Amino acid sequence: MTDTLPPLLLIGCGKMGGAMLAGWRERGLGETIIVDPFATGPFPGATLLRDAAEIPAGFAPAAVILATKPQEAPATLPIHARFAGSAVFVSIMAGKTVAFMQGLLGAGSAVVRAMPNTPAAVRQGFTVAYAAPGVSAAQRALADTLLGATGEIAWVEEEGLLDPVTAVSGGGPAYVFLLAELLERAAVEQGIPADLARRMARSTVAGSGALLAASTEDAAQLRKNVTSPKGTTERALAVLMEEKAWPDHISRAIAAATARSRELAG
Ligand SMILES: NC(=O)C1=CN([C@@H]2O[C@H](COP(=O)(O)OP(=O)(O)OC[C@H]3O[C@@H](n4cnc5c(N)ncnc54)[C@H](O)[C@@H]3O)[C@@H](O)[C@H]2O)C=CC1
Ligand SMILES: O=C(O)[C@@H]1CCC=N1
Repeated sequence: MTDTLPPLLLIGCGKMGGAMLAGWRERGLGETIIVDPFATGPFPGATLLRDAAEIPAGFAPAAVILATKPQEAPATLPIHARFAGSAVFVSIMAGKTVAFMQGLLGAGSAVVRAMPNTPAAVRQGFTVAYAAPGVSAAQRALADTLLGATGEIAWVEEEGLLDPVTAVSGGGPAYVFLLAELLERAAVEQGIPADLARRMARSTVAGSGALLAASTEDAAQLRKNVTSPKGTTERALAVLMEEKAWPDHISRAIAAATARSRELAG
């Protein structure tokens, strides 16, 4: 897409908001205003305001992207209700439901609830989105362009799926980074020098991700491809794949994060 994006209003420009903004810049920013009291920038091509009260009177965003922490929603959303007549609100806030946001923005306001992840920063994100009734086809197409600017996007028709999605793909990069941390630590425990341990752990996780991305084989088959019968990997997997080890831990971790997303709803 080469057309310039329509006017955008980004509320909160931290890690996720900033990553999305970078993706939009590649698509060609139109008039873009950021409201963030603390962000440092610079944000080329966009205007950073410290307070929503400074938004120029004539500014008419086609989309308002809500990218503050969920806990900031009650303080940050109501002032933007005036855009509800024409703008689509695209929220990436964990847990916050459409009903909760419409309670602050006005009943019937056009809301898309989405969950991206931080690989968005390198345009390899994965976003799942839900469009509430009342979002027009053109507004959904705009949301698709904005959310798809940082990687893959999938749309779901059931809002409740956003809670487990938040647990799996929203938080997923953290679990992968934890794996890199733990591999590095275990390498050092086995006597590998710290700088080599760090390089090995990072490269192994990154390279495995790249292989997975490039392959059409199931993850399970890629795992089997590493595992020689009676070899070394088999010994490690016997520890990790014990029912009370990773299978149980990952299930419980995802269930805990899903429950937390539901708690953040209201
Ligand atoms: N970090 C992640 O991996 C993901 C985060 N999210 C969601 O994205 C949202 C933002 O998360 P992060 O970017 O990680 O947090 P962050 O802390 O990096 O960014 C939040 C930004 O909001 C700004 N802010 C605080 N009060 C504000 C106000 N009153 N008005 C406008 N801006 C204000 C902060 O200055 C900060 O720049 C959260 O709701 C989170 O649930 C969604 C997917 C993944
Ligand atoms: O931890 C969180 O609440 C957010 C949502 C998914 C990733 N970070």
